[in-house]
Amino acid sequence: MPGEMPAENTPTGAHAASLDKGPAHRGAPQRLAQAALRDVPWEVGVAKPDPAIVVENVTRTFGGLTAVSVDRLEIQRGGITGLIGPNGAGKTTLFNLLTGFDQPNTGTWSFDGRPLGKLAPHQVARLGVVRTFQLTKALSRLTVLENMLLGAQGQRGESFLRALVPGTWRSQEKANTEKALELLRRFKLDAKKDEFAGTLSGGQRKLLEMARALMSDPQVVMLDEPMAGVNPALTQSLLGHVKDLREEGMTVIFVEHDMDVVRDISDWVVVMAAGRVIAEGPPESISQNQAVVDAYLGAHHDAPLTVEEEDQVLAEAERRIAHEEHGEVIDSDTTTRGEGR
Ligand SMILES: Nc1ncnc2c1ncn2[C@@H]1O[C@H](COP(=O)(O)OP(=O)(O)OP(=O)(O)O)[C@@H](O)[C@H]1O
Repeated sequence: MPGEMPAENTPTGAHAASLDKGPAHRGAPQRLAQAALRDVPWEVGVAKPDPAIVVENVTRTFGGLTAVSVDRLEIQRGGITGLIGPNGAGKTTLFNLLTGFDQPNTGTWSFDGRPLGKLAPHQVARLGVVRTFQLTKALSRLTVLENMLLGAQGQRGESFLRALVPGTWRSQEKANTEKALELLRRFKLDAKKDEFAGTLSGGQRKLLEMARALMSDPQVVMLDEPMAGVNPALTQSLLGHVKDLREEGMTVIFVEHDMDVVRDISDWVVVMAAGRVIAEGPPESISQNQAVVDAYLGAHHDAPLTVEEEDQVLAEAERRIAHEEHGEVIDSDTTTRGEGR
């Protein structure tokens, strides 16, 4: 397969050294996750020692475009997996599929051996797999606390039972509110609980997205660009929160464009391009892979954009807006694109 990594796994000293950073109590799960992956070959579709998620033969097309075509992908339990790739690589579509916000043309995927295909998002969430959502216009008009309560497990599908047992409903609501307030304290958003979410800064929105996802006590958390639009001061705090999720035993998959962030927090990196996984391996393996450099990193990945590149980014943004507007019309009964972006 093009872009496969060399089979021999040669972790570098730089990565090994990063294990020793931070307080001792933070090191253990990171060491565990990285030790578990140490002998895994850098090959696309490679089996993991203890996979939480297994994806097989998943394809999703939009008209003539193949957005996702993943033959096999295993996500190691308890680790932080970074999902990278150029715009339009299929990362968000894969997130949407895995969490029930979109349905594939073919394929299966499972969490802990349980098939998740055909389940609605709230059912997937109840089994322990959630994704974050960017604050949409509608959510911006709710308060921070209301946003949190929307993330609570079992918000949908139980209204009938609750209506029959009002006491249960009230105690559930009280428990959810307490949990929400506790999470808001942890993410330092408690002072903002009654403010409209739309008034939050970029970084605070990202904190809210993460906090909201935790309302359903997930075991697998998928973070869509957790650092996008965040100022440098808050980046470290957000990175700390992501590492804390692993600390608590969660499996984290995150989409991110900033390679420094990817290198800093990933135990394993999966690279997508044109819907396919073209490489996977520990962070230090990625920049050594010619297919990844060609498809994504390029020679000037971290350099400022040229005028031509800026034009391309602008054109891509316009194309996306057109898709979203189109998606709202044709997908009005689902949240496939509207909520996910
Ligand atoms: N609802 C939709 N209708 C039509 N095309 C879509 C839809 N959703 C995604 N696509 C297309 O599928 C491809 C994959 O898109 P996706 O958003 O998953 O990529 P991505 O890797 O997340 O990109 P980015 O990094 O820019 O967010 C793109 O070409 C996109 O335009």
